Amino acid sequence: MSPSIHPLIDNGVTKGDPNFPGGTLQCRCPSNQVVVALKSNVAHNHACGCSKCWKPAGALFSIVGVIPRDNLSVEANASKLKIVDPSAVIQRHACSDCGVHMYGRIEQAHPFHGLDFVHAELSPQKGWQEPQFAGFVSSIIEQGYNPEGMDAVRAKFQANGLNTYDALSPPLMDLIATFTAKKSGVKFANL
Ligand SMILES: N[C@@H](CCC(=O)N[C@@H](CS)C(=O)NCC(=O)O)C(=O)O
Ligand SMILES: [Zn+2]
Ligand SMILES: [Zn+2]
Repeated sequence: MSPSIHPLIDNGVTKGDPNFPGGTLQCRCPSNQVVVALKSNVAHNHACGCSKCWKPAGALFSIVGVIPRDNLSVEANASKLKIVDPSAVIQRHACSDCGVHMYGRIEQAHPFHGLDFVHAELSPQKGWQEPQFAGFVSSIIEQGYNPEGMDAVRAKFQANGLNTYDALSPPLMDLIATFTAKKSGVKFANL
């Protein structure tokens, strides 16, 4: 049997609408939901296998994308939000009743500062950017996934057109390294 990665991967990836204008995210509480409004589509949407990103019950991976923080606002029940791990780089704001992560924000100097991390599957609207790649794939082993099953996990992503990485995709790793180089005053050599 093929491993259950995430419903948005297992059932075949549906392409998003490139002109999608954004929408709302809702937590999973039966009433008094936390509501977050997003004024644009997400970017760099991807599957993340790390232990910190929120995933729906039974899923091995989270699906997470980014949006400029100015495009995100909490519209209802903000008082229910709590930061999961205040010492983490990404401050994940979760509903204290249902546990869903509504957004993650970086407050320190960081290559992704200014971008919030969100889970578009919490939205009733359709058309969000589809997952583009899988990151932190090997991290699922740390959460108890049998290492012998890793070939099947990577094969399933590949079969759905998603490349797999054990950190982030090459363009995002280059962005992080560029930030680090500039911060330390490195001068790039001419090609
Ligand atoms: N192997 C670790 C990887 C954790 C990790 O580095 N996660 C990445 C992807 S979300 C990250 O940028 N974390 C920063 C943070 O969680 O604040 C785990 O699974 O916990
Ligand atoms: Zn909730
Ligand atoms: Zn993650």
